[in-house]
Amino acid sequence: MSGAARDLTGELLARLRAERPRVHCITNAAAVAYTANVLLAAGCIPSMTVNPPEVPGFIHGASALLVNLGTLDPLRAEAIDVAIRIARTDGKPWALDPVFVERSPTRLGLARDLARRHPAVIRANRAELAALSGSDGGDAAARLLARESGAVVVRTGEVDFATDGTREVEVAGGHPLMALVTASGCAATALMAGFLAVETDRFLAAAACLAFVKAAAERAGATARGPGSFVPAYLDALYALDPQDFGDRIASP
Ligand SMILES: Nc1ncnc2c1ncn2[C@@H]1O[C@H](COP(=O)(O)OP(=O)(O)O)[C@@H](O)[C@H]1O
Ligand SMILES: Cc1ncsc1CCOP(=O)(O)O
Ligand SMILES: [Mg+2]
Repeated sequence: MSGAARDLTGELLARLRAERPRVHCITNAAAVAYTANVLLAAGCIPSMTVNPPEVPGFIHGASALLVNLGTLDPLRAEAIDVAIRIARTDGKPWALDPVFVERSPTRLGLARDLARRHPAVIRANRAELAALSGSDGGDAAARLLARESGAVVVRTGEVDFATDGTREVEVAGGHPLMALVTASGCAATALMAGFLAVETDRFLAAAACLAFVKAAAERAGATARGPGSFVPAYLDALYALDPQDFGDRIASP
């Protein structure tokens, strides 16, 4: 499994760099520029418009959509509704990042509604997954949410976990400095939307993206002196990594 998945990570990365999918991101104010830079470094094209009347045009020409709830406001809430409607009509994959749902009942309610609108992937940290699933956020909860929503559910952390309700992978490695850079998770979910644009098997797309992010973070962490120098090193690693650098980091749990 791990060897095949590693080969696929390289293949999907090559596809990403060749096809340069545009990922339309409706994301939070803290994440906009970093997310755009991560997408560009990896080989995608970002667009970040949240003005509702412009959103349909941006989605029509895009390859995938990111919906991130980090700084929800009325404008973004409307943009998200419009964007998901158009993405579903156009048959484009979209990824949900339910940032801080554990801190706001309003946001949790919205995230649960959105989870029923067929996201291809839901990517969350453990606290967010726990809130969304009303449980401890463990593997069983991820599996159940994947079966209920039809999404691939990804829980990130020191070790990442992904499941489509049947298949499961763990991805280890990366670097703890990831957790000290705001929008690390937001940008990873955006990148996952990019992988969804080049691979129809959403589980394999998610697993490949996790392996790529862990490998790039590990390389960046080897030279970084703290969060400040980690960021440019991480962008450089996303830009420069080759398939032989991935290692066997994808494993069955
Ligand atoms: N302790 C850690 N060691 C290695 N990688 C980590 C660690 N914590 C988080 N990451 C990585 O940082 C990214 C963001 O994950 P996480 O912190 O769980 O999400 P969020 O930023 O949304 O809270 C993921 O790619 C994850 O693998
Ligand atoms: C700090 C902050 N506040 C609202 S959204 C946000 C960014 C969260 O980024 P991430 O979930 O990737 O850590
Ligand atoms: Mg997050």
